[in-house]
Amino acid sequence: MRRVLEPRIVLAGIIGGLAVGCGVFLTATSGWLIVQASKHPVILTLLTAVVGVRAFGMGRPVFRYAERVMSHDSALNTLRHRRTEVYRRLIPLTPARLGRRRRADLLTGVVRDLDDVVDLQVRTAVPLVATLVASTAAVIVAFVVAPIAGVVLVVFCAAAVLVGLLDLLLERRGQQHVLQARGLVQRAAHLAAANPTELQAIGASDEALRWNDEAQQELARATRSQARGRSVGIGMSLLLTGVATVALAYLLYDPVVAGDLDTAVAAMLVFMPLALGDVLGLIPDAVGALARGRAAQNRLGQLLDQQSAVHGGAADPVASTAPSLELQGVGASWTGEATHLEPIDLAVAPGEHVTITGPNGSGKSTLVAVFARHLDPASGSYLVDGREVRSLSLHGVRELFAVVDDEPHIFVGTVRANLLLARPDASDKDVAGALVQAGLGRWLAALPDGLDTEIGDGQRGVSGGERARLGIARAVLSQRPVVLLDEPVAHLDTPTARAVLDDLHSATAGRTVILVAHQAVGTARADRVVKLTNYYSSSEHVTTGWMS
Ligand SMILES: Nc1ncnc2c1ncn2[C@@H]1O[C@H](COP(=O)(O)OP(=O)(O)OP(=O)(O)O)[C@@H](O)[C@H]1O
Repeated sequence: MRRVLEPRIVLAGIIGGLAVGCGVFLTATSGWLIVQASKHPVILTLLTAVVGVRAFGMGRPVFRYAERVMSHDSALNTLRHRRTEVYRRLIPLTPARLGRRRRADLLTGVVRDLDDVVDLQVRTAVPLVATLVASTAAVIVAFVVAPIAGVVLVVFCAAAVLVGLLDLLLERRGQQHVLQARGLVQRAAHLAAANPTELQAIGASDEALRWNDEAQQELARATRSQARGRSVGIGMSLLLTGVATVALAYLLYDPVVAGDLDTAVAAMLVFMPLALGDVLGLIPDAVGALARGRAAQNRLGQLLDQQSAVHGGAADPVASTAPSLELQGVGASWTGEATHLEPIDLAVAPGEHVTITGPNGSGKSTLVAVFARHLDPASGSYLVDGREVRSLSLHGVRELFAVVDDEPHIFVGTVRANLLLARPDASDKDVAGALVQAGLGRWLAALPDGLDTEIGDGQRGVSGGERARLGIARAVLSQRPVVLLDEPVAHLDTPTARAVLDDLHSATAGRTVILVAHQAVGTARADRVVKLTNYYSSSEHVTTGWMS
C-alpha cells in the first residue's frame, strides 16, 4: 500500500480532487445562477456567480491536465523501477523455478501483471483520493449552507462506498473466472496454431477447433458475468444519485425543514448530488482496477518470492580459455523431492567435445542445467578448474558457458540484432564470420539486405535448420569457452541434423562442447560419447575414434 500511495500520487489525487471539485461546484453554481436569473435581479448580483462558473469551468481542465501529467509521470517512473526489479529477481529463478510454462507466456504474464499492479496508482489511488477530496469539500459546503443537505450528502456518500465494496466483491469473483477462461483460450489457441500438421496427421484438427470454440464460449460467459457485476454497481450508483437528488429537493423545499432558505441556494444544493454522482461513479472502475491489481500482486509474489535453485560464492573463476569441468558423484533434483539426475562422475577436459545420449527422461537436460549453473547439484561436487563451483560467483561461472537449446528464439529484428545479443560489441565482420562458421554463409549472401534483413515473427521466414544454425552462430560469436547444446537438432531431418552438427564441431574447434543429442546423429564427430541410463547410478562411457 505504501508503494501505491507515493507522495506524488497523493498530490496527483489532490489535484484530481480539485478538478472534480470544480466540476461539482460548476454544476451547483450554474443551478444557483439559473434560478437567480429567473428572478430578474440587478445584473451585478449575478456577476459573482458568472465569474465562479467561468473559474470552475476553466479550473476543471487545467487541474485535470496537471493531475494526468503528474500521475502518469509517477506511474511510468514506478513501472520502470518495478520492471527492472522484477527482471533482477526473475533471473536467479530461471529456469528451475519457473515451471514448464513457455518462457514467452511467462514473460507476457509477468509484464501484464506488472501493468495491473502499477495501474493501482493511476486507476485506483488517484480517482479514490480525488473522490474523497471533492466529496469532502462538497459535504462541508453543504453543511455550512444547510445542515440537512450536509446530512443527505453524507448518507449518499456512505451508500456509494457500500456499493463500491459490493463491486469489489463481485469483481474479485468475476476476475478469477475470466483469468481461468483466458488461460483455457490461450492453451487451446496455442495447440491449434503451433501444431496444425501434427493435429491433421492424427485426425484431431476438428477436435482442436471444437476445443477452441468451447474455450471462446467460456471466456464470453465469464466476460458477460463480469460485465453484469459491473453494470449492477453502475446502476446502483445512478439509482442512489436519483434518490439523493429527489430527497434533497423534497427536504429543501419543505419550509418546516429548510426554514427560509433562498430558492436559488436550494437549487444549488439540489444539483450537488447530481454532480457528486459523476464523481462517485468513478468508484466502480477504481475498485475493478483494485481487484485486478491485488490479484496480479499475489501472482507476482508467488512467483518472485521463491528461493533460487542455485547459490554461488564470491570468488571469480580465473579461466579465460576453456576450463576443466568435473562432476564427482553429482546428482540433481528440480523439485528437491524426486531425483532427476542419478549421481554421475564425469570429467570434461578443456577443448573436449562430449556428446551425451540416453533415453527420454534419463536426465540429459538436467545435466546440462547443472553444468550451466541453472541448478545446484543435490549431491556430490562440481569442480571448475579444480574449484568447488558453489564457492565461485554465479555470474562469473555462467559467463563461461554459451547455451543453445532445441528452439533458439528468433527475436523480431535484423539478423545483426539477433546475433549481437550474444556479444553486443561485436563488429559486422565478427557477426558475418560467426554466421559463415555456423554454415550460414550462403544464406547470408542471399539475404536482400544482408545483416540488416528483418527476421522473426511475421518477417522473413527462417527454416528449422537455419534457426538451429543461428543459435550456433550466437554461441560462436559469444566467444565463451564452453558451448552447451541441448538437442539443437531435435526438430531436423537426419541429413540436415548431420550437416548442422558437422558445422558445429568445426566452428567450435578448440572450445569445450557438451552436446545432448541422439545416438543416431550426434556421436560421429564427438571425442567421447557418454550414455545416461535411468537404471544405474553411474554413466556408461563410450569413446569414439574421432578426435578434434
Ligand atoms: N524444469 C523442470 N522442472 C521440474 N522437473 C523437470 C524439469 N525439467 C526436467 N524435469 C524432470 O527431470 C527428469 C529428467 O528430465 P530431463 O529433461 O533432464 O531428461 P532428458 O533425458 O533430457 O529427457 P528428454 O530426452 O525427453 O529431453 C524428468 O522426470 C523431468 O520430468
